[in-house]
Amino acid sequence: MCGIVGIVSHQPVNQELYEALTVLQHRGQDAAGIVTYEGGRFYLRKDKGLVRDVFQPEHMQHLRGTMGIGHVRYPTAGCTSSAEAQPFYVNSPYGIALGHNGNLTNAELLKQELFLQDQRHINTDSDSEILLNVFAHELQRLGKLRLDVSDVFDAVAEVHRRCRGAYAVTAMITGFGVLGFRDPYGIRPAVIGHRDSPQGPEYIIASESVALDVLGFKRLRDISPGEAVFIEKNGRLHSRQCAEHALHAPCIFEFVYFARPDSVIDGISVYQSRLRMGEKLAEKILRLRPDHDIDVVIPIPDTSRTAALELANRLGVKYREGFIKNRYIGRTFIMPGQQLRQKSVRRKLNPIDVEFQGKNVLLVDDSIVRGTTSKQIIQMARDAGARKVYFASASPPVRYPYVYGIDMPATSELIAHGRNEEEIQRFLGADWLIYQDLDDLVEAVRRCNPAIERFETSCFSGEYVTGDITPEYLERLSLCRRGPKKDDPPAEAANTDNLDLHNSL
Ligand SMILES: O=P(O)(O)OC[C@H]1O[C@H](OP(=O)(O)OP(=O)(O)O)[C@H](O)[C@@H]1O
Ligand SMILES: NC(=O)CC[C@H](N)C(=O)O
Ligand SMILES: [Mg+2]
Repeated sequence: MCGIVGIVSHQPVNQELYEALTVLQHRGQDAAGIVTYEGGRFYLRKDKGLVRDVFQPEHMQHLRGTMGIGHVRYPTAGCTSSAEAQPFYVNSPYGIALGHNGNLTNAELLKQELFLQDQRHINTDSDSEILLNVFAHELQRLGKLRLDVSDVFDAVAEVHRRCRGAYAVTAMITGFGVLGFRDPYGIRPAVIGHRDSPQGPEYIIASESVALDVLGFKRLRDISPGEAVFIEKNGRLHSRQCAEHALHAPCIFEFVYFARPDSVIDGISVYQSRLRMGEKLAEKILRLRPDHDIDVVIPIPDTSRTAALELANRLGVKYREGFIKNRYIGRTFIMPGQQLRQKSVRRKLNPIDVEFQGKNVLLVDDSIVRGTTSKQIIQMARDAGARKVYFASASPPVRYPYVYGIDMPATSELIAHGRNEEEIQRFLGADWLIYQDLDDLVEAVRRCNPAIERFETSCFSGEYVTGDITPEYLERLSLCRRGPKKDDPPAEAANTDNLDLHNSL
């Protein structure tokens, strides 16, 4: 997952973009970037690393202007090199910068079309560079020296026609304004916020509403599936539905794991949806074992805390913080490379023995994907003296690859693929393993906004909402994501291959 933001203000935006990216950091830890605009020029700083490492005071000073966009990256295509950090830039037409959250499922075909028909060169393996070039080509085709807003919306309509998969986007056109749009299924989130200033209205577009909260913007609404919004640099807001057929099906994994609990996505409080996941899971436990012998409920920090708390309340069992998380280590699931993920779990979580000794503990996590966390944690609980170790997952078994912006492309990596629950329980070494049912998960999330009739649930159900995912595509994806490309290139190479707009400093 990645995080995107765009701001049009009457004051310099560099600091606010930086702050927005720090509260979106949980969506991508591999690279970060900001592009601002002033006086006919873009100013760019992007590199591998966390937001706090990428932007030093001297970079911030050079990010001039009152409008800009930013991005934090978790790669799902290409590699982790700084050349694929975002925003991407093209000089023609007009000068456009773009940040993308999601994953295009017809990237190979588009790349060929761009080369053979549109005569555009793509210099990286990133699907986001492809998306930017499709948009740029569609604007260029209009052949206009001066754009108006309807031209921008026409180009987005063509993007919808050509691109498949998931995309939430912020883009900026030199001298003109900031654009935001979502794919016709609204798989990835994007919200728009507003703020008054003495010089007139100011706007923000961001992946999650938490970015609005910290910067003092009021949430106007989510961008609708297929819709585009454009904010001119003087603060005028325009919007248009650009997709012929839009069907809202937001990704349910945002609510399970990705988003921050204090965000509201598509009218649904992530926090409340997680409380309900805990409630539903407790009901299932009570149904299956009314006379259970659980002494204590312990969350696997951080994400499962909210669900575990409500689960314990419903069971009437004590909730205890049995694992302490090292706050200086990031999220392990979105780290690149299984070896790194494996090592990080033990370094990140340390048990408090007294909460385990002689007790039947129920460990709760939001999800079990590769099993990296759960297998080690169960052993840690035993080593800490637990009598029995039960394990509950607030979401169902992850059995199918994900193609819309989460890096789990190979079925062979998924612990639940080809295993039934008993086999998974044995593999993980738990005394009892309880998974949430998919209907209960959907119900838990949907209750806050019943107008949403469908969710993107492919990793649990195998049903891909875009309808274009074939077994051959999945096979190719798994092969190319499993190769050595996935891991970092040598450090020297990583800094020499950036042919993009030159960093301003
Ligand atoms: O089965 P796995 O492959 O281990 O993946 C699932 C785990 O990874 C995530 O935690 P992560 O450490 O990324 O983030 P968190 O601190 O937000 O929980 C998630 O919350 C699960 O704990
Ligand atoms: N997780 C994402 O949203 C990734 C965006 C894009 N596909 C990339 O790899 O950079
Ligand atoms: Mg976790």
